[in-house]
Amino acid sequence: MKFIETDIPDVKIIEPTVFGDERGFFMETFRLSLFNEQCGERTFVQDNHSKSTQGILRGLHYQTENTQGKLVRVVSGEVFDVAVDMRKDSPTFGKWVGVYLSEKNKRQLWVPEGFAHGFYVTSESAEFVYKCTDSYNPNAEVSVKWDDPTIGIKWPLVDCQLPNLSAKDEDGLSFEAAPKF
Ligand SMILES: Cc1cn([C@H]2C[C@H](O)[C@@H](COP(=O)(O)OP(=O)(O)O[C@H]3O[C@@H](C)C(=O)[C@@H](O)[C@H]3O)O2)c(=O)[nH]c1=O
Repeated sequence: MKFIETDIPDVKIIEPTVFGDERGFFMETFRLSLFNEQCGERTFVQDNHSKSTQGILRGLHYQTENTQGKLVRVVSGEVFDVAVDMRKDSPTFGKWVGVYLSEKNKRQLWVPEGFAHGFYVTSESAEFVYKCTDSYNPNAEVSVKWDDPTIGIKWPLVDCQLPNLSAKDEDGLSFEAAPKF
């Protein structure tokens, strides 16, 4: 299992060692001791799984209470996954990183507490699986607009089509208006 730096030091790509054989493959997807050593001590309390079709964009989400760190991966298809630093005292405040996560590359992304997170589905469909360090709290949820110009995320939009969003994400806040950590 390899931990790879991104342009935002607290956000890490995790690449598993994949053991292929005539039956298929085996890989470790999470090992607490390695995770704690590389990303800092955490306890994960909730696992989530969603499925989306091509062109769906979920995000950019975070919670102001029960703030969640998220360890995310794709088990079917491909997404472009993004983390935005919402920590006002951070040297990378307002910066974003985007990484393709797919069934094929088997990469994971560690998105720590204090980041907004979202993803865009580039394959026909994608199943997205993630572990969270705190529980869902709908009363503390924030959605930041996916195309906020201050953040300026370069989404790899399929056929230049606008993404499909939930009603909540259509009404997302601007980066400026969104609460910070
Ligand atoms: C996130 C979540 C949703 N739900 C319910 C609420 C709602 O009825 C339904 C769908 O919820 P949402 O529309 O918020 O799902 P979704 O847009 O997939 O929300 C997720 O987006 C990605 C980008 C994240 O980073 C996650 O933390 C989470 O915010 O599932 C839970 O019961 N528990 C949860 O932890």
